[in-house]
Amino acid sequence: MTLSVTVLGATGSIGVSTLDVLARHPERYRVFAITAARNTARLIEQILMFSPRFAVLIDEAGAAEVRAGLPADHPTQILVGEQALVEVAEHPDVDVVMAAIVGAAGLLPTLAAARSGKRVLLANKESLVMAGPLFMQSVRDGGATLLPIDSEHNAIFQSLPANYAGNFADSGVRHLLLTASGGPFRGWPAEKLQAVTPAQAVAHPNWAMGRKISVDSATLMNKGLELIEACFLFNCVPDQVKVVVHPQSVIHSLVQYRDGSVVAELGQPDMRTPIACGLSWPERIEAGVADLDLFSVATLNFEPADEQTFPCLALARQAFVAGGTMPAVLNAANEIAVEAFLAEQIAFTAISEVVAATMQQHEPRTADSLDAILQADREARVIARTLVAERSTIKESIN
Ligand SMILES: NC(=O)C1=CN([C@@H]2O[C@H](COP(=O)(O)OP(=O)(O)OC[C@H]3O[C@@H](n4cnc5c(N)ncnc54)[C@H](OP(=O)(O)O)[C@@H]3O)[C@@H](O)[C@H]2O)C=CC1
Ligand SMILES: CC(=O)[C@@H](O)[C@H](O)COP(=O)(O)O
Ligand SMILES: [Mn+2]
Repeated sequence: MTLSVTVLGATGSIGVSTLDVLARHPERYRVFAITAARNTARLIEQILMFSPRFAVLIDEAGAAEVRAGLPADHPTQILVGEQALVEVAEHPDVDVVMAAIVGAAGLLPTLAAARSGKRVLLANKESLVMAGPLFMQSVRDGGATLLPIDSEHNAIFQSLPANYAGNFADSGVRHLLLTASGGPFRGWPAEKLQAVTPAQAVAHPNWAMGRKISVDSATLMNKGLELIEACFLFNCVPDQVKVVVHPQSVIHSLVQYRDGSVVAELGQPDMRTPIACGLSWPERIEAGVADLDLFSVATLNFEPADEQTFPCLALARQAFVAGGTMPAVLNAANEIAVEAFLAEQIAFTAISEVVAATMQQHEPRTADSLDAILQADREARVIARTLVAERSTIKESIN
């Protein structure tokens, strides 16, 4: 049977890798819909290559560019807007949804895919951080199959027993070992971080990724978001997730069992592996990834995370413990701060300051509805923007 796949965020790093894997298996998968925000040139190429039934843009200007770039009789229908993203995620003809929009913008369509019982390939960790309990309940209510694509969580998924039912004790699991590369500034002293540039921050040592997640890796917020992601996915608490800095990113994460066994997944730092795993699980398909050569890897190193120099990891832990709307606030403040850093409005070190100060101004509320979560997200963005303005390194010109 050919499975029908929607790729949310098709023009991004994960989206492109997903289409690469899908193109290797035309007999198994057909592309139903692809979506983009700004990269109309890449979307046009993808439409011409895959002829999906739908392509979705976030605004009319983008849609007009794409229509103009296609032959007049091209069969792909171009749709626009947030509701269209939801429609292609929950469409009855869709079997699989790759959730690879970056940030909070991914929440609604990813939730729609969960509620409508799809095989949900979750790369968009921010949606789970924002709405963890609601999202996991939607997966259960909708009868969806949730497969983690984030490399660490995919590794943990592969290292847990196949019948893992959300209880460490029943499966003999002692704790999870979540690996972190340490990012481009691993080992740097705090004073040196003040002046780092966006170009330095997005230069991840091992993985080629989008700009936002690359900055998150550099601040260790990525590991913080992943800690929360692991707690929701595997039904555990932060004390049961130990972060281990492993600069080579060859071990993608591990599970420590009570009998002393440690089960891990290793591989090349290439997202086509977890993507192929999610697409075909429990089968295994070709992903275009070279075999791991342990002789050329030769050495694997491990060290603790430097949570003093990189406070975002501890902030994420605090957000999970505070619960309710606090993880959504952490995420929203981080998105605003990272955007401001990438626009060279604030220093790298101001990212954690903005997140911490936004969290301090928020009294967590219950996050039992989408409205409550979206309201907290909006409030946090307002606070974070004010904090960004206070820290702005862009000086008014003096005449
Ligand atoms: N890259 C990686 O290796 C990994 C990524 N992830 C997660 O996967 C997700 C995607 O990451 P990545 O592929 O690196 O990100 P990219 O920035 O490369 O791609 C993001 C995608 O989302 C689209 N997009 C951006 N803003 C909006 C919006 N407001 N509405 C709709 N679509 C939008 C972009 O469109 P356009 O390009 O057209 O503007 C693009 O297709 C993130 O949540 C990230 O944390 C997790 C693990 C690894
Ligand atoms: C590929 C992937 O899953 C990223 O989230 C990666 O883990 C980032 O690396 P670090 O956050 O460990 O630097
Ligand atoms: Mn990851």
